Amino acid sequence: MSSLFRSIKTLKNSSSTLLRRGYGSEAVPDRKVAVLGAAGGIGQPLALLMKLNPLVSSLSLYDIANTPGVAADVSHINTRSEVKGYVGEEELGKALEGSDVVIIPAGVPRKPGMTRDDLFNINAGIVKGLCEAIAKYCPNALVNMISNPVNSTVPIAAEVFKKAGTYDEKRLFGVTTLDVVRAKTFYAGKAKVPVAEVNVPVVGGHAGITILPLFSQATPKANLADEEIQALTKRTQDGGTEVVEAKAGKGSATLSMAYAGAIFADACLKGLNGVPDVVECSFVQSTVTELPFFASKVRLGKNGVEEVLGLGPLSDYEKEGLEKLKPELLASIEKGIKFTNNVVFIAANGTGFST
Ligand SMILES: NC(=O)C1=CN([C@@H]2O[C@H](COP(=O)(O)OP(=O)(O)OC[C@H]3O[C@@H](n4cnc5c(N)ncnc54)[C@H](O)[C@@H]3O)[C@@H](O)[C@H]2O)C=CC1
Ligand SMILES: O=C([O-])CC(=O)C(=O)O
Repeated sequence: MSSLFRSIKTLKNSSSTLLRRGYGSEAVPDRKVAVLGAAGGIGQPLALLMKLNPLVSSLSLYDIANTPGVAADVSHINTRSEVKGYVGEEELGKALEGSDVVIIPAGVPRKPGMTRDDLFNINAGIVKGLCEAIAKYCPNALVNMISNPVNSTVPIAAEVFKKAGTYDEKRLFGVTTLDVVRAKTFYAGKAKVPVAEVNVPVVGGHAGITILPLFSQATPKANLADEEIQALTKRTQDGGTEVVEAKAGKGSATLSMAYAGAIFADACLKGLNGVPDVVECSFVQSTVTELPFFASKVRLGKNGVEEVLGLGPLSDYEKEGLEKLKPELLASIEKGIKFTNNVVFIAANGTGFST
């Protein structure tokens, strides 16, 4: 209970810090945030955390089922935003209209033994449909893609927006914040440094070896042995699988993901509001490597991505990891692009044809 009171106190303190910085309720602009998949394992705690965010004035909760209950529940919390729930495709337009930030945790999660790519067949179609609606109803929103496989769903979104004529690479983000959250936690534990002070960039993508934490750049500095760095890297890469196995068939990370999603959405809102020097890692359109999309540090501003930051100096181990991840990441990106541009219909007799 006392930790709950501490959290509420922290929230109140952060609100008063905002006031001191001139982002108090009078100065804070109205911002609408929509969560698509809001009744799910991630969606519900994410809705709660966004309701606690003083930068949000309107919180729109959309799902194909169960959103009225989630919205009624969250709406009783005495914080700034007005909450509305929308259910079913016919209400998607209203849910999206006027949104500044759209967060997408819609789709199926993994079960033990599955890779994130095994989710492609179901989630690709879900994400495509939702992005078509975003292009129609809120083409200027910043899109925070959580649905897996992120390495493919972000390229799918980009292609949908290109087809609709609304694509702006500055406004599309794959949410890789959970990889950073994990890298920070695991590093702090091993290096015996206060976790709140830790910074670790995580680059590449969001699946297995495509997740590349740069522990050589971690701060505060610690003298960890090569084997310790390798073990930390592997644990960060397998963090999602660790949770999937522990949940034993009941889904994947939801609570830590909601926390990570809330941190990233908050950074997007701060950027939109003109707060300087907001930097987070994200999977975005990129020229940092030869791959068209890549996760790295990104400076956020009034239009979304203000600057994609370079990788900085890498250790030999990280350089090797970077080269190893490229073929897998490229294949996942191309799979997403092909899906959007060449939809394959499977007939009842199992034969396929494409458009
Ligand atoms: N980027 C990341 O770091 C992470 C991504 N994920 C991914 O997030 C996704 C969601 O995970 P969970 O919340 O655990 O799953 P869940 O199954 O608990 O919730 C998904 C929700 O999406 C809804 N949904 C399905 N189709 C929809 C549509 N067309 N429009 C709107 N909503 C729709 C479902 O009704 C459900 O409420 C999964 O794909 C999972 O792999 C999970 C953890 C971390
Ligand atoms: O592992 C999964 O399937 C969910 C996920 O992306 C994560 O927890 O990083």
